[in-house]
Amino acid sequence: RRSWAEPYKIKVVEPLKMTTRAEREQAIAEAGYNTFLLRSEDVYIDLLTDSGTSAMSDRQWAGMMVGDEAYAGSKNFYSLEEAIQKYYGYRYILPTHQGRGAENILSKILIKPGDYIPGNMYFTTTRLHQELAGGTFVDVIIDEAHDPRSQHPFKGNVDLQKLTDLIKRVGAERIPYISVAGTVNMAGGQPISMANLRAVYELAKSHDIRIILDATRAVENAYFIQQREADYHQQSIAIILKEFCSYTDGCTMSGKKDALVNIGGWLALNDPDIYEEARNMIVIYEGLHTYGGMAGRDMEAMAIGIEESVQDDHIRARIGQVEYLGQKLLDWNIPIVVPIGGHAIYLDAKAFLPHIPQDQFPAQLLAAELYREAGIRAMERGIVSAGRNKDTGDHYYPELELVRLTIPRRVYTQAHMDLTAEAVDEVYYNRHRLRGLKMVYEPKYLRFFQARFELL
Ligand SMILES: CC1=C(O)/C(=C\N=C(/C)C(=O)O)C(COP(=O)(O)O)=CN1
Repeated sequence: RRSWAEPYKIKVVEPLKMTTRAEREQAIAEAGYNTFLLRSEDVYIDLLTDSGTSAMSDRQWAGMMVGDEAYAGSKNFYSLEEAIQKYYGYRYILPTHQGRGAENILSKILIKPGDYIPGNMYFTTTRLHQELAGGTFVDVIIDEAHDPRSQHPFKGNVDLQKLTDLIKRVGAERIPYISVAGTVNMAGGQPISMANLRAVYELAKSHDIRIILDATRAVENAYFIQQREADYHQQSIAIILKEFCSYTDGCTMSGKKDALVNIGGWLALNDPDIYEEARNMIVIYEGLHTYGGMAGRDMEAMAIGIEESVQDDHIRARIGQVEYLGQKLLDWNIPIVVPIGGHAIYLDAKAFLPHIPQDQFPAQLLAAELYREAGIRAMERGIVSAGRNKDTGDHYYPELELVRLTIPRRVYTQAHMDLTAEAVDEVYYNRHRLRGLKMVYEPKYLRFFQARFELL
């Protein structure tokens, strides 16, 4: 089988500073063993996040030059609106500065105190905005999603029985919408199948409940549907994406992922009344309804990025690179979440460091160690990210204690992936020497972004 290669060539590069182990040991200690607090210039391979870290194409950069920076009615808004309507299929489009902007407005409009929002596993900012609006997130994802070794091809699926039980328990009128993500970030970038989403849609409609999609990585989800769902093997990514969105009433979107831009997002809706209210909220929190916290040039770059993101060759190469890294680690028996996800490889820190108890933050330690070893920046996706239960005040203790190696789009080469695999293997070989951390500073919200730790 011929090996694959990217459907693009490199035109611009960013030279990277190479660091020594001594420099990295000092940097990670100063950063309180929190990779979020490292300086980017001290990072060699930045796998912290795929959010806002993609490389734009020459056409997107060209689009930046035709930014219409009019305060109202920018022509770039209309090209963005057209791209979203064409590829995602929603009627009303509201630009926001990024995903959180859309989550904030949607939660404020749809959620009343005491409401319940069922969803396929939590996401940090999504759940926080739901809670800040007085809602309670209820996880209705299938059990397999919480098992890093389960090979279920669609771990993002909703457990229809869990959803039905919640509707019976609290009543449909206490459920403002079902929050469906595709793919599911915290489960390991795992997709929901078209069949399951269609079933959720039919169940929701039978109770007159809305579904709102978190479309942040819906193009990656479409790829897994094409690869793993028999009915879709011959369908293009663009066709699959549009059908996928048709089973939802709207979406929040972080354009910083699939849509290949460094900033941007949107709230899309089909209901004119909700749109009316959201359009009014946009001017309070994001700016005018025709720019939503973005410059005109950003909207143009995102409109072009949407078009590029749904090309079959692009998404095949993008996910192919993640699969390349994941398969190397699997071949070396290093514990990672399977099946390999769409945007990242997730190291299973519980299996990697069984001698470190969860309340000594094994994933946090493993991410810090990977940086120390090779200047690779990863992200903790375990007990620190899970935060505290708003009722009990105790940590959430998630089944999944993971370190996310998140692959930016069109940025790194296969050589960077090879080096990453070798560095992980090195840390794995010496894992028994590692010990836990204690948290010495804990912020009130989304603590993982700014918490500080010390070695025990
Ligand atoms: C599934 C999902 C996300 O992954 C997400 C942000 N994710 C980040 C920053 C990440 O590193 O995964 C957000 C928030 O988007 P924002 O980072 O505000 O543009 C919403 N949904």
